[in-house]
Amino acid sequence: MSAAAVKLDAGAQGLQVRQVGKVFSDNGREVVAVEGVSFDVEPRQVCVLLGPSGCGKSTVLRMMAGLERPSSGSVSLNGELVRGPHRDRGMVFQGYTSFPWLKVRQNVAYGLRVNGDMLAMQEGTVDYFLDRVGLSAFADAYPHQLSGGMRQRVALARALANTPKVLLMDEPFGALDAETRWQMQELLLDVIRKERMTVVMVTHDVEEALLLGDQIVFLSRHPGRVKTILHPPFKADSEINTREDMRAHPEYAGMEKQILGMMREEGGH
Ligand SMILES: Nc1ncnc2c1ncn2[C@@H]1O[C@H](COP(=O)(O)OP(=O)(O)OP(=O)(O)O)[C@@H](O)[C@H]1O
Repeated sequence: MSAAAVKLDAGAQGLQVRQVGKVFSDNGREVVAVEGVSFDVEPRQVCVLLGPSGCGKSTVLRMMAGLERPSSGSVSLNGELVRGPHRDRGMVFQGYTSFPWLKVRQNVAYGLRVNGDMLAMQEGTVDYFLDRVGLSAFADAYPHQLSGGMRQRVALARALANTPKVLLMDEPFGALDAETRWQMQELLLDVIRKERMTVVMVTHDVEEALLLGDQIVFLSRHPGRVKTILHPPFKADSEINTREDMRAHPEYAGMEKQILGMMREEGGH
């Protein structure tokens, strides 16, 4: 195993979300986006935030990232209060966030340069993660020469190269077509299993949640509260590597039905 892989695994930490609430002020009107949300993310676990549109998934993730302050309650990383953004919590967003004037390799190295890592370590780390996301052959390409899925792989490699203690992803595949989205989900499944990272991910795609999550926190809406917490068995099952494998599993149909039923109750589907 390479040094980079050891670092992600050993550095993985858990998050504690305690009675978190968020009230936004919208033109003088108070909007209670989320209320009394509590859950734990264990180290090396993938936690998916799922629920209907507008239920507060992104708001909860942004508070975990330190990009929003909770109005009540707290978010902690290994028991230490989250007070703002930090490289311990790497973030991947929906849009293609590469720098168009930098080559793929330089895009992946960008965070390392900002954080002042040494050149030698930079190169090994960048190559390692380019390989992980299958982009070694495109290291010297520019983002505009890549497909949408490949650009999102650059964003993933960049977040990983910073060896975060937790990887936070907000609808990372939301802008991709269905086929590329599935390829990316299977690639991410492979990467998170090998690297054994802690991941929190927002999605409204039920199959994505079931394939990738060790834990699914389902939020109800207006305001967002934890409706239920599920523990799908698929990510931990090394026999399951594709969507077809998951669909053939005896527990899949029942779990999907349960979640779609909750989506319907919440008026999301
Ligand atoms: N900066 C803001 N100012 C005012 N209201 C906000 C702000 N950010 C979010 N909200 C409101 O908070 C609620 C939750 O929004 P949020 O984006 O977290 O939901 P979501 O579940 O991620 O939605 P989607 O799945 O559609 O992306 C919504 O009612 C939204 O309008």
